[in-house]
Amino acid sequence: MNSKIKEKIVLFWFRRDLRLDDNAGLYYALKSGYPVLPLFIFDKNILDDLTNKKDDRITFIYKHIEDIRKELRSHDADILVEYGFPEDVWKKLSDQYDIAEIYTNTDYEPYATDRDKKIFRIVKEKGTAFKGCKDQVIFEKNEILSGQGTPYTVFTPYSRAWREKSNEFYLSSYPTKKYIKNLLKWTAPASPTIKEMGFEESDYDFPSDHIQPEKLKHYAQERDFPAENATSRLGVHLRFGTISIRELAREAKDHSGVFLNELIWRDFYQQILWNFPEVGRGKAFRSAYDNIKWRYDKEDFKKWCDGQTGYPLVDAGMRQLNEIGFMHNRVRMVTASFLSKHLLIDWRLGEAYFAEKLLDYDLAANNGGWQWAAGSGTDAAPYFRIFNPTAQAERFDPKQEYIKKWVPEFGTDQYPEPMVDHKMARERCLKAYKLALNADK
Ligand SMILES: Cc1cc2nc3c(=O)[nH]c(=O)nc-3n(C[C@H](O)[C@H](O)[C@H](O)COP(=O)(O)OP(=O)(O)OC[C@H]3O[C@@H](n4cnc5c(N)ncnc54)[C@H](O)[C@@H]3O)c2cc1C
Repeated sequence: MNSKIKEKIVLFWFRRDLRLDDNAGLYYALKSGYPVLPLFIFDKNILDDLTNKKDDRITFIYKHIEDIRKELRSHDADILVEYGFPEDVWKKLSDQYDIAEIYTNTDYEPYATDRDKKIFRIVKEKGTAFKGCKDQVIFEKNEILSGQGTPYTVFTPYSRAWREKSNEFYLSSYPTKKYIKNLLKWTAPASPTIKEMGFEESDYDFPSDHIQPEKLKHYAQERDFPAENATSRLGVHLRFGTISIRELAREAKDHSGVFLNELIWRDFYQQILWNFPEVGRGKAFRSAYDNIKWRYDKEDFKKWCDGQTGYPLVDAGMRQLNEIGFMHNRVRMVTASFLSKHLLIDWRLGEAYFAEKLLDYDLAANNGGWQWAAGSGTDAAPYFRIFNPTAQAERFDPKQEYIKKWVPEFGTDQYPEPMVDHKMARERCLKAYKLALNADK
């Protein structure tokens, strides 16, 4: 038993919700009637899998926890930061403290749901309730169903239903800070440092956590042009919950229907992952696409990863990703299509590469985006949508500003020839996809 804390407490476990404002789980914890002890666990299951020890996401999380700590300290409260396997941490905490209830915000990824089930069983032995709140989406799980009571698998009708249902009840904020006085007054033991967890601190200049209404006004016209700085760059903040989706959705509703549509895509893929968790475990949404005979060509895959395909828009995108952990949405579509269709390489390899590199990596959106590009996903458009990377470049980077920024040697003899012929690649792809789909009939 911790000598300093003898009273019965409630724990609030921060995960993908690193903010004090408008935080649903924290709000309910603070209203529980018990003093609240906030907790964050640097999860060894996740950290041990990261091969890049300079991973910027660790610093991003670390900095936001330190910001939270600073604010909590101004209320004589603190945050407990643990480094370990969540099951071990929870066994220890259950022995150490007299915990009435645990509050969290629900995380819909398969790893997280399995983990939470285990923790639920561990703390139940001590009679402690484990509660999940909805915080990272506007609509979760089965909140939006078709007339037949089944999950939507096509975006357009889902988005229509989403817009109809998204009234003030769903979009209003939780006044979390109003109850901040209900935090446990204490001082936490020192947190592990980034170095102690085996990582290096990064000096990444993280994007801001808000978007100017002015930018939203031009979003619809400019968002498809990668040379423009026209998108929000809020992905990483939404991923780790350093901004509230409710606040952002209200802003989008007021200023840009097109931007709101993108946030609906985010909810859409989250509910796909929840209702069809096998997509997060490596299965094609349409199983026939698992019959495709992929080329597992290591050299070709490496050229794609390194941005050396000889197709400048593809190469610019991959180099942007490798250098800054971000890639513009239009270019994500083109590079993903190029890997899965022009190179006929298993989209799961590309998905894993993006997962390692993207600062805003999110399983639901990344898997949704990859399956969309590979043709195996929810979208009804079949395999014949094969982006022509040259035509895409002419249309969306007509002055080659984006290309020249990321591929400075473009136009010189240092730049490689196209690694595959577009026409040949297109025919090869159509043949392989047709074979796979016919095999399923
Ligand atoms: C192959 C592929 C992989 C992708 N991987 C991811 C990923 O790992 N994480 C991720 O957040 N998005 C992913 N996307 C979707 C989209 O490309 C990014 O959300 C967007 O580029 C992030 O930049 P932004 O924040 O400036 O976006 P904005 O255009 O400003 O959009 C605002 C927010 O809306 C959400 N959003 C926008 N488009 C989509 C979409 N198509 N699907 C789901 N949510 C969307 C994101 O949360 C984004 O931050 C992927 C798309 C493709 C085609």
